[in-house]
Amino acid sequence: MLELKNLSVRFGGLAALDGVDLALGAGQVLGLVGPNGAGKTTLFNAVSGLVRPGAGRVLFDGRDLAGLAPHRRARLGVGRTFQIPQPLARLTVAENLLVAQRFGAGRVDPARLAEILDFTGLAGKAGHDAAGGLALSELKALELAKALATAPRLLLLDEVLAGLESHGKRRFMAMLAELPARFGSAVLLIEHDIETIHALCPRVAVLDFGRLIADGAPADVFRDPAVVRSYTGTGADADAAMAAGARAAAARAAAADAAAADVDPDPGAGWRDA
Ligand SMILES: Nc1ncnc2c1ncn2[C@@H]1O[C@H](COP(=O)(O)OP(=O)(O)OP(=O)(O)O)[C@@H](O)[C@H]1O
Repeated sequence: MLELKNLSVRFGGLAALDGVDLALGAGQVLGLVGPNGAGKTTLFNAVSGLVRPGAGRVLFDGRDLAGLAPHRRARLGVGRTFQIPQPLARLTVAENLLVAQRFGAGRVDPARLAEILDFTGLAGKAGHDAAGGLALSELKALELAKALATAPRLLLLDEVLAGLESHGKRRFMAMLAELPARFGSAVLLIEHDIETIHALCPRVAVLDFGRLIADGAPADVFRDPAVVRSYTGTGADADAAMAAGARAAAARAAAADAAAADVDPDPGAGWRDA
């Protein structure tokens, strides 16, 4: 379904992605990990059309996505979330989903929206709560719900668990475990927490300085000396280094929570590209 061939993205002199080859089949779940700055979000941006690769190709169902705007990719079935939730803050939860559905699926399907609200635990909030007033766990659920509303066949989830307390995290993990079968979507999951990767992903790929350095079963990949070195610089303790990455992700999520009351009422990012 998704094939990245020699994908490269540069920002000036920095190779954010450097010759990445990666493939994901329909309905499969793949974890994407790597130290801060390794290129994970850039890979999502290249697949969803927010950055233009300098070289290489993104194929979706065999079709080269080069030059296609984000909304065209969404219509083909590429959905995504953002690390920092980006709701339309003055609209209600239900209105946010309507906009997302029109954007991604091109038509409104109330039954599917009701199912998504139920699945993400937002049904009680749908009609009356402005999205800008939601708590972090609800904003994260809304971010996922918006992505599901676009009817994705491939869902790119960027640190959706970061910053959640343990109960919220368990609920979210149960949702993610059920999601591929229930919504028929393949999932590419950026996640710093190694336990989450073990629990949700039969396969994990590792980026380091923009290069893909490992791809396989988590138990094998996290023992791979190249992966351990990329996290620690020494070969010492990859788990501790990943935990540091998870803490950084949680700090970003907390900052997003603090900013939630002050969300741009019309952030537009990812929604407005011609
Ligand atoms: N728009 C941009 N302009 C310049 N440099 C960028 C831009 N976006 C990302 N970068 C740089 O590209 C590299 C990869 O960034 P990216 O956000 O993809 O990493 P990441 O693996 O998602 O990191 P994190 O785990 O911290 O989210 C970093 O060095 C980052 O500073």
